[in-house]
Amino acid sequence: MELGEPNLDLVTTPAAAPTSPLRALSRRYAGYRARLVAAVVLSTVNKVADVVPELLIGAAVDVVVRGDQSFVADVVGAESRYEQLVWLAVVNAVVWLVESASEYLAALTWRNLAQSIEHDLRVEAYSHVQHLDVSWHETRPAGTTLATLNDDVNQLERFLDVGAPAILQTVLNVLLVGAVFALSSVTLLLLAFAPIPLIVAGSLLFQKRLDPLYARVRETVADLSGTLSANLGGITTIKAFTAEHRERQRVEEASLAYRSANEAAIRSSAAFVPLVRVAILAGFTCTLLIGGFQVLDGTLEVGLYSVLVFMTQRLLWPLTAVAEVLDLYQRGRASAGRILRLLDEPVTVQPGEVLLHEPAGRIELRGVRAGYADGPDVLHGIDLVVPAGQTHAVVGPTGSGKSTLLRLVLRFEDTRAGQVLLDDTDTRDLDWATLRGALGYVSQDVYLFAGSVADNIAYGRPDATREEVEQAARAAEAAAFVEAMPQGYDTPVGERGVTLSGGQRQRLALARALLRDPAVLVLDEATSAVDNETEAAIQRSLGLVTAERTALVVAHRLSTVRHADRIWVLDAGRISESGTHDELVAAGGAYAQLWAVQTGDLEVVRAQ
Ligand SMILES: Nc1ncnc2c1ncn2[C@@H]1O[C@H](COP(=O)(O)OP(=O)(O)OP(=O)(O)O)[C@@H](O)[C@H]1O
Repeated sequence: MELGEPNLDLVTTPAAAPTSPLRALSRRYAGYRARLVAAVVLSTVNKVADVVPELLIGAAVDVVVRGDQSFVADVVGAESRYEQLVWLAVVNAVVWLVESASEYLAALTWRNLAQSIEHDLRVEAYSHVQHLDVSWHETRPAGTTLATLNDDVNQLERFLDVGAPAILQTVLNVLLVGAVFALSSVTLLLLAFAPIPLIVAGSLLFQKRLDPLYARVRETVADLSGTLSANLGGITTIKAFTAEHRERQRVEEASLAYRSANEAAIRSSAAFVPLVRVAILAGFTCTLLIGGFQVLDGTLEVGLYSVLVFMTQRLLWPLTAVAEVLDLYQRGRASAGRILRLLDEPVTVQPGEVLLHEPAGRIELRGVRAGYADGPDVLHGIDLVVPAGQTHAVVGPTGSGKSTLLRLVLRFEDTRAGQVLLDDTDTRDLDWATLRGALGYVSQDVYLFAGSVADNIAYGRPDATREEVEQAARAAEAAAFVEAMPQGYDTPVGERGVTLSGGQRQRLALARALLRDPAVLVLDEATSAVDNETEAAIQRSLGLVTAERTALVVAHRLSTVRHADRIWVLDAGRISESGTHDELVAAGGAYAQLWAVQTGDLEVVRAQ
């Protein structure tokens, strides 16, 4: 049982049932069939070479006991016992060489096959996940997707690397040893094979018994890692409320639950091998006794008898691993199912094919209705036009639908009704490069990748020169604080990099958006991230950077957008009013009230 392993069986849906996921996967990766066949052939050669030395033991006994009547004498025509034994030694050396070489090559082929499929699968699954809708990502915990991309892909690799060869070896073993027995003595064949159905049935039964115990282990480990990651994420809250002791207890409880679930599983699984041992001993004793009697009665050759006694062990011992192999198989199957389901997740927001050459940047929303999943409408019939080159702002109380409106323009989401147009073309008809290339987006929570400041600014245009990066930083009012950093533009930021304030991050994001020189700047201003200095900086840079492009700005601080060409006021998903700042203040509506609140003009607030 691996730590952090999710409960795979619980998530197996009936949808995956009709075809085996492993078969579906092998169809998907048909290109690897030749390598799979090579691996199977090598394993088969290896197994045959593995069985031969035991036959040689029998042949050696036969040589010693029967001399010129022996099997070897028949085959090579040598009468002297010494000569026959030398022959056997030579054959033995060749077989050992073949066995070692085939073992090495088989391991190499299985492992490389497993690694290649693991790599392809991970990259393919990640690539698909990247294309899935934004709303898909928002409604599914990132941890679950990560578990599929990581644990499930690894699990499948383990199955290919360890499980599949083990299954093959067990089957080959039974067949080869069975053939030797069948050719020697049918009675002994039946006796030696008698424990096999028992062992297999016992393994299946054990598996069934162990399943809920392992499920419990997986549940408790999921609880434990959930608690740990939540606590690490909320460490400042834990400290602020001196909840360390309480949280330690919670972790201790989760850890104890994991320990006792594991103990229950171990108690049962540890009993398995001794039980199989009893079955093996029964089979072995039968071959030993009855075979010995047959030799004494003269119905079985001594050489063959010694081979069969050895072979009974070889036949039965690998079966102790049946439960383990079955477990690997089941896990591999469940993981394959999860990966395939991820790969089958539909991408509903698909790009169009229209390419626009240098779009002017006119944005229009025409009768737009929108909402999330099965929820009610969040926007109810929005009509809004931003002529090319103008700066428009969207304001309104929290939850009124401002961010949703921007998401529609960016096509993170599609409308339920109505259209979003860029330069008179429905955005659904546009190619991603045209649409997203025309839009420079600065989101509320800026994500900085691990890398230097310059790398982060150049994220959308990795070919940009240092001069262009610096120019974008100047336009976004980021140059001053970047230059003050220890290594300037080469200072590492993002994960494990220097920590930046919310306002600084926003300005880097603005520089990043500007470097692409988009026709439209889409800015989702973050309330928390904007301090006074940033506000002033954004105001200055907005004036500068929006001079020659369209800008659509969601603003929480009205002062940021008071110079906008038009301000749209959203209220519960509807546009309640629109106009310039002065017009709206003069109109004395919702905007005027918001303005009064933000500027502290209490007389106006009280009057309303
Ligand atoms: N991903 C989502 N899934 C479901 N509902 C959502 C999602 N995002 C927003 N909503 C809902 O849509 C409504 C509008 O949210 P939106 O974020 O557009 O408002 P907003 O005006 O930008 O708010 P704020 O000023 O607080 O950022 C809210 O009721 C919100 O709960």
